Amino acid sequence: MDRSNKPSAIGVSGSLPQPSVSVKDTTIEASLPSGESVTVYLYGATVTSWKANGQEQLFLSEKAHLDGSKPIRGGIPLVFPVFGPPPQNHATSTLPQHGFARNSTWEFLGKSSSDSGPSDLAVKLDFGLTHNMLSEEFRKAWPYEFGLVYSVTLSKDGLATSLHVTNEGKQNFEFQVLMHTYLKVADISDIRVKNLESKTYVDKVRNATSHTEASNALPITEEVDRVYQDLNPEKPIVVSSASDGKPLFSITREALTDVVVWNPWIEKAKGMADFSPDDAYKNMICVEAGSVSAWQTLEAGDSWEGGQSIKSRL
Ligand SMILES: O=P(O)(O)OC[C@H]1O[C@H](O)[C@H](O)[C@@H](O)[C@@H]1O
Repeated sequence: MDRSNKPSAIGVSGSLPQPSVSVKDTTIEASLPSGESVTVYLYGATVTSWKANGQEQLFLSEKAHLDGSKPIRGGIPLVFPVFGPPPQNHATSTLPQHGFARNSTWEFLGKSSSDSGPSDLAVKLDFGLTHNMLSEEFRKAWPYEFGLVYSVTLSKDGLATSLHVTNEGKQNFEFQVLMHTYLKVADISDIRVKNLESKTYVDKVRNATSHTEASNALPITEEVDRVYQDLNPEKPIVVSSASDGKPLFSITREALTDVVVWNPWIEKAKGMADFSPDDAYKNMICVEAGSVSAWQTLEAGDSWEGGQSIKSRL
C-alpha cells in the first residue's frame, strides 16, 4: 500500500498529464490536471470535498468533527448496515443510528486511473472495511464476516461512489445502505428537486406516513425528511435552480432504488451541535441514494454492488 506523503502521478499515457494522488495519515486527496479534486477521510471513507469547475460541490459543516470522534457532518457519509435508528428485534438493533461504516476507520486499498485521453481521464480510489477492522463494540453488535470495498471515482464529468458488499461468513445477513450526500447550494429557496413526481414517499417529519409526490419541481420551504421509494435508478434526480431553470446536480444510481431528501431547516439545524453555522441549512440539501426501505439479504459467499454518479453544473 502506498502511504507516502508525496503526491504520485499514476497511470501511464505517453506525455498526457496524469491525475495526482496524495496519501496522508488521515486523508487521501486526488486531483485531475483539469482542476477537479476530491478529498476522502479514512474515517468513514467519508468524501469531504469535491471540487468541479473550480468550485466546491459538497457542503461540510464548519463544526464537523474531523478527528474520528464522531461521524463527519457533511460531504458523503456512508450509511451501512442500517439506515436511521436500528429497529428493535433485528440483527442491527444494538448498532448506532446509520450503522458503523461512517464511524469506523477504513483502509486505503489503492488507486487506479483510466488513461484513454484527457477528456475522459478519471481516477478511482478504493477503500476497504472488514469485520476484523471494526471496534470490539461494533464486532459484538454485528458479528457477521463481511467485506466492503467503497470506490470513489473522480472524472471531469462528475463524481461516482459505489459500494461492493461481500458476505465472507457462513451465515446470511441483511443490510441497508445509503450514500448520504450533502450537496452545497447557494440558496435553498432557489432549489427545486425534480423527477420525484408520482413517487411514493415516507414522510419522517409527519409520523412516517406514506404519501405520493404531487410536485414535478419540489421546493424546500420547511424541514424535509422523506424516503422516496421504488425509483428507476437510471432516471436522474435533478436539483435545479428555480430562477433560471438550470440543473445544478443530476444523480443517477445503480441498484439503489430509494432516495432520501433531507433538509433540517431552522430548529433542527440549531439543535445539532456539529452543524454550523446555524443558518447553513440554507446552503445544503441532502439527496441520498440508497437501499433503505427494505433489507438486502446477502447469502454466504454472495456479493452485492450499488452506487451513484453525480454530475454538477451540467
Ligand atoms: O444526524 P445524523 O445521524 O447524521 O442523521 C441525519 C439525517 O440522516 C437522514 O437524512 C435521515 O433521513 C434523517 O432522519 C437524519 O436526521
